Amino acid sequence: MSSSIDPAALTIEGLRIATRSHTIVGGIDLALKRGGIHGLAGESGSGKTMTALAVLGLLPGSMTASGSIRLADAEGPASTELVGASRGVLQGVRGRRVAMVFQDPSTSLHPQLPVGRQLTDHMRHHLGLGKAEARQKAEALLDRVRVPDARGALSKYPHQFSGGQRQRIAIAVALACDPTVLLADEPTTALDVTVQAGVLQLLRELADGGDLSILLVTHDLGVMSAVADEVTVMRQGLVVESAPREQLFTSPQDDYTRSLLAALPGSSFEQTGEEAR
Ligand SMILES: Nc1ncnc2c1ncn2[C@@H]1O[C@H](COP(=O)(O)OP(=O)(O)OP(=O)(O)O)[C@@H](O)[C@H]1O
Repeated sequence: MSSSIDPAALTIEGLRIATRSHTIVGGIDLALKRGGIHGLAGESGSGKTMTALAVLGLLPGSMTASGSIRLADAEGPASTELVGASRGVLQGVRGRRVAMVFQDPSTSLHPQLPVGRQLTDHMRHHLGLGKAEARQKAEALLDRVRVPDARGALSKYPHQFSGGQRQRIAIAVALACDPTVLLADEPTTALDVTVQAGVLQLLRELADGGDLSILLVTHDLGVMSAVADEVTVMRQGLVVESAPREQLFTSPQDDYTRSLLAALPGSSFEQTGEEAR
């Protein structure tokens, strides 16, 4: 067996998520390449969010997962199996090796704590940094996500920022402990189009740094076309198509993918067959 480093930061194989009575995700495969952005697209209810939550072992209590989700070590060929992992293993992964940002940044930000504290608390608790070192790192992080006047921003509260800046701060909080994987669930859906573009550009820059791989969950294929390296399209809990972005946007193989593309403004794809009805 080769001991070379795994090209995938996260490998999902045969993931099945089910309640007692329903199959939510029916056995999907997905490989998130290191330093890449992998888009997970599909209509509402297709199982995108549950797939992301399964990575963190945060599915609703009524659901169980089976199959495999392997998180590669940052260095070396070893990996951690997350499906069926113990609480201890999952606690060591959540927020540290895999972080998540949501549509609404308020979900990850405490309204009554200054931004600096929210960043440094994480770093001091998880990374054991001293106060001054954590503050320095917090300022550098805010700079990295392009929050203006990073030093001044440390003492401000979330409500003192615009929606786009709040999402950048939520991304900074997610990155505080240097995760290798970021799960971004509709991170730009609540933002104005112009602000959206800036946040997407930021995700692209973070991935291009090479140490972070991003699973970008969104129903919006327009967002995918802007930043994803590869796109997996889900429908009713199954993968209908998975391809590099160029290929998916220029020669989609599946009717459902074609119908999603046809719905994009300025699209040259025509809806066909059952999808057009
Ligand atoms: N707590 C829950 N208990 C039972 N079923 C749920 C629960 N939460 C979600 N579901 C179901 O799981 C399925 C997949 O939901 P999921 O949120 O993953 O879809 P999605 O593709 O992310 O869509 P959306 O973009 O609307 O969030 C849906 O049919 C939904 O109704």
